[in-house]
Amino acid sequence: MPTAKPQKANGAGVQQIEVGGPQPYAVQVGGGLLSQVNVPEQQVTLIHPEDLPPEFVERVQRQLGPVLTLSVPPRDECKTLDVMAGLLSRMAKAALPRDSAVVGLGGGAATDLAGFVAASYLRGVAFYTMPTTLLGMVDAAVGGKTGVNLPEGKNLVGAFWPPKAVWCDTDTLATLPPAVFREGAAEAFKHGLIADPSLLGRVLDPEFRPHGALLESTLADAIAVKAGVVSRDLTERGERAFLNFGHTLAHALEGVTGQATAHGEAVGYGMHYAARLSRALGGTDLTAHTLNFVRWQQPTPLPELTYDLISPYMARDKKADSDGMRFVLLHGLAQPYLARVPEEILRREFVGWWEDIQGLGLKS
Ligand SMILES: NC(=O)c1ccc[n+]([C@@H]2O[C@H](COP(=O)([O-])OP(=O)(O)OC[C@H]3O[C@@H](n4cnc5c(N)ncnc54)[C@H](O)[C@@H]3O)[C@@H](O)[C@H]2O)c1
Ligand SMILES: O=C(O)C(=O)C[C@@H](O)[C@H](O)[C@H](O)COP(=O)(O)O
Ligand SMILES: [Zn+2]
Repeated sequence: MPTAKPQKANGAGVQQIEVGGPQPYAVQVGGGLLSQVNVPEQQVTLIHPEDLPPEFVERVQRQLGPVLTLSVPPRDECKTLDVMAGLLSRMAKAALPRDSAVVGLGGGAATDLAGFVAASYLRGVAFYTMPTTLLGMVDAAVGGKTGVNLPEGKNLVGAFWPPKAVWCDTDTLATLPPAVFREGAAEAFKHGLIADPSLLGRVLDPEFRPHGALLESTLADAIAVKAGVVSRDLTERGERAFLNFGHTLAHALEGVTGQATAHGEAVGYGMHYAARLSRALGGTDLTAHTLNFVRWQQPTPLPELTYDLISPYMARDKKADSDGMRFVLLHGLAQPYLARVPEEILRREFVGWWEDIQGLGLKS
């Protein structure tokens, strides 16, 4: 799969990755960026999670001037239609016009919600993202998939609504709990498996950490994978589906646990299932890579699960069509494809996956 390589934008160590497509924009990666952000719109709604370190919010407020600042519950608690309705009412009461903008500041949950608010308010206003988690930087804040969850499953309502610019201030990663940083590593590792195998070792390297020697170059290369894919296929008519590697089981795990499983941990678990399915269908055996990732990530252990409990959630995956479920699999490293998998293989590999995960002896 071809990837776009980032370019250095300036001498201050800020890297810039260009995203193409119908509305091109840039992703900037570097330290101190929250103190440099700027948007042309006069009126702005700033949406952030309530548990975000307040200095990030203050930095953006100082930069943008008076803004309508709206805080939302942490993690996926904010990705509901109820929370969204509350935000839209606040914006309508403030009579924000169509030429205003919405800024999403925080992790992927907050930027997914903010983007869907931007896509919906007055049928669409400008949107900007300022991700403050690893996952947000390498994945969620780029590419314009926005949305919220339903009780029936993950991201079941949403819109493609790309941001006009993305600022990844790498200084913000310093306050991230290490476990949340490792959640985000799952999506960077995924980019390694589907497109850029050079990422696999780098993502697990001890220098890939806040302020680490490998942080910014690895971030930029992981973002470049996503930028390349969404530049060519914004609305998932084709290759964008490959970004969903590991997600059929991941979203089912999140759904069946009522969103108690963090997305990045669910993706770690889900990639191992997808690697097992890939091997079962004749692909190169990549399960040592994926199991090693889960061991490294040390996710929260899962509750007792069975295939019958999980499969209704997998059936609601957005890659399913009228002929049934489809999975992103790998012929080998950087060779993703979309396939239907016979039910008996799904069931058998689920049992093997569960045994592999139990064998790790994860501690809660
Ligand atoms: N739109 C997309 O393409 C896309 C891609 C991947 C994931 N997602 C979505 O992203 C969400 C997961 O995002 P996430 O992993 O960023 O988790 P998250 O948004 O749930 O954030 C995790 C926690 O960290 C806090 N936090 C954020 N930045 C912080 C910082 N710098 N310091 C301290 N705490 C901080 C958050 O407030 C939250 O409580 C899921 O809802 C997932 O579905 C979307
Ligand atoms: O950007 C994409 O496309 C992705 O699939 C990236 C995923 O990491 C992300 O979790 C996305 O939100 C999943 O999308 P969905 O369409 O399966 O809900
Ligand atoms: Zn994801």
